[in-house]
Amino acid sequence: MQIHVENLGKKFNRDWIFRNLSTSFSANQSYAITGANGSGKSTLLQTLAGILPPTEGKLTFLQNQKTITPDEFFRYLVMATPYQELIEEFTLIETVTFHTRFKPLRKGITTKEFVELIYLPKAFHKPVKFFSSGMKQRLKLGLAFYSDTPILLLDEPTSNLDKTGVTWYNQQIAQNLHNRIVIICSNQPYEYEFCKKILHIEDAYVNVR
Ligand SMILES: Nc1ncnc2c1ncn2[C@@H]1O[C@H](COP(=O)(O)OP(=O)(O)OP(=O)(O)O)[C@@H](O)[C@H]1O
Repeated sequence: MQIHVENLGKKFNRDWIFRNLSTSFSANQSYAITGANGSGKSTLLQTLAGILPPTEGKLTFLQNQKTITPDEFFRYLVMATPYQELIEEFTLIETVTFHTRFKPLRKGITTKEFVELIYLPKAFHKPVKFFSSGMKQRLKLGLAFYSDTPILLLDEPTSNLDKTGVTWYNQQIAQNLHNRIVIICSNQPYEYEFCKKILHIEDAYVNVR
């Protein structure tokens, strides 16, 4: 899997959020998008995901040298972000069943094993509306880690997690990088220290290093 970006730019109203970004994202590589609050990290992530249309430039998705059309691209990625809502009326098991109709879990992982991996076996039949914010975050991250997709996109992955949750995040991410493009928006180095490439946004310029 590859994502190619040519002269990508996004503006809201008259303000350019980022501009002139040309780079590539490849499987088995992890990338961090960094920058101050409001610098455009989430906007860039959502543009790369095909959720926000770019204002200028070109985004190409390739799987085994074949181009994937933009309306098919969502099938190849999974995202966990603070602005993504869970369905509050669903129980944990209903949430997992619903999610996996569209994005199955990786081969060999049962629903029962999945809820153990996210440390929520006691909440199997609990409605999500009664989950704490940390429980919701573990559920979102778990669905992202264990869905069988070649692209994993995370925004502020440890928000709402306590110290144990952060340790859990670091263990889980290390086990779920293989064969994937992983892109993480963050201002917390402990969330992305394993990333070999950094895209730092400042004044609408993206410095790739
Ligand atoms: N839909 C929108 N319409 C207009 N402006 C927007 C929209 N979404 C975001 N912005 C603006 O774009 C800029 C970048 O926002 P973005 O959320 O991408 O930043 P961020 O780096 O992810 O911030 P944070 O670290 O606080 O999460 C901000 O000035 C924000 O107000």
